[in-house]
Amino acid sequence: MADSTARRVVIADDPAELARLVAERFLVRIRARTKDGRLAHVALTGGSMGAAVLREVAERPDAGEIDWSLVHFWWGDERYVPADDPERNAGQARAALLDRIEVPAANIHEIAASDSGLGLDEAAEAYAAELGRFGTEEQRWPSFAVCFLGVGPDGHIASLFPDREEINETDRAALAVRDSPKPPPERVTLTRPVINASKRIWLVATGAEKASALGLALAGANYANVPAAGAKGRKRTVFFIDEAAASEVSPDLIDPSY
Ligand SMILES: O=C(O)[C@H](O)[C@@H](O)[C@H](O)[C@H](O)COP(=O)(O)O
Repeated sequence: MADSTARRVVIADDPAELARLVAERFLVRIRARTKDGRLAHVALTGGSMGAAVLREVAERPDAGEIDWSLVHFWWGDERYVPADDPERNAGQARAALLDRIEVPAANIHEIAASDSGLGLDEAAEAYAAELGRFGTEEQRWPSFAVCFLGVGPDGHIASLFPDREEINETDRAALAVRDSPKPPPERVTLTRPVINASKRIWLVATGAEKASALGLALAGANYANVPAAGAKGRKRTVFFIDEAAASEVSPDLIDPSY
């Protein structure tokens, strides 16, 4: 019996096809989770593929069949910039999907912007407290039904970058990030314990510039050096990638049946 928590690698021809594939599976997953009235907590990701998937979800007719009042939206990370800055992951997600579905405002848990009145550390602390509202004594954050993650060319996920201290945090749920190698420099990120409490982690990455990081992550690199290597959902961890990003992934890791 295969290890059900094993990583799976699913390949699509190109970014557009990948976004369609992931959007379809996301709606199947959310429908399965909410059809009996259960809540679904979802962590969204920034980056080009994060928004591309959400746009595809919004375009699908079956998106209208979901009871979005049962779905809570969070972010794996956010840029600490003004709320109306085009760089904000939340703004991109609202334009791509959240403003196009019937989801209650209270179900959208944004990370504070730089013009919110909260400093960067306070923004991280406030997000951790909000996560705690939906956690338990034992786990001070929800277990995401699906945690979306992009992957950087250096193997970063969320705003957890290689060879930096944030990747080793195991107590706090969210951290302030300064001098981010990827602009903008100030961010708030979830930590590994929160990400890996997810039932499903879906990493979505395209392009040749990601091939090396993905090859290393899937070949068992150390997560401190390649953060994507440390993503491990409780039920599933799926790397949804396109052909260009798969060029350094060992063929025997690719799941033909998925
Ligand atoms: O806020 C961010 O920048 C993201 O959360 C970051 O982790 C992103 O997902 C990756 O850098 C991949 O971005 P692309 O898909 O645009 O390459």
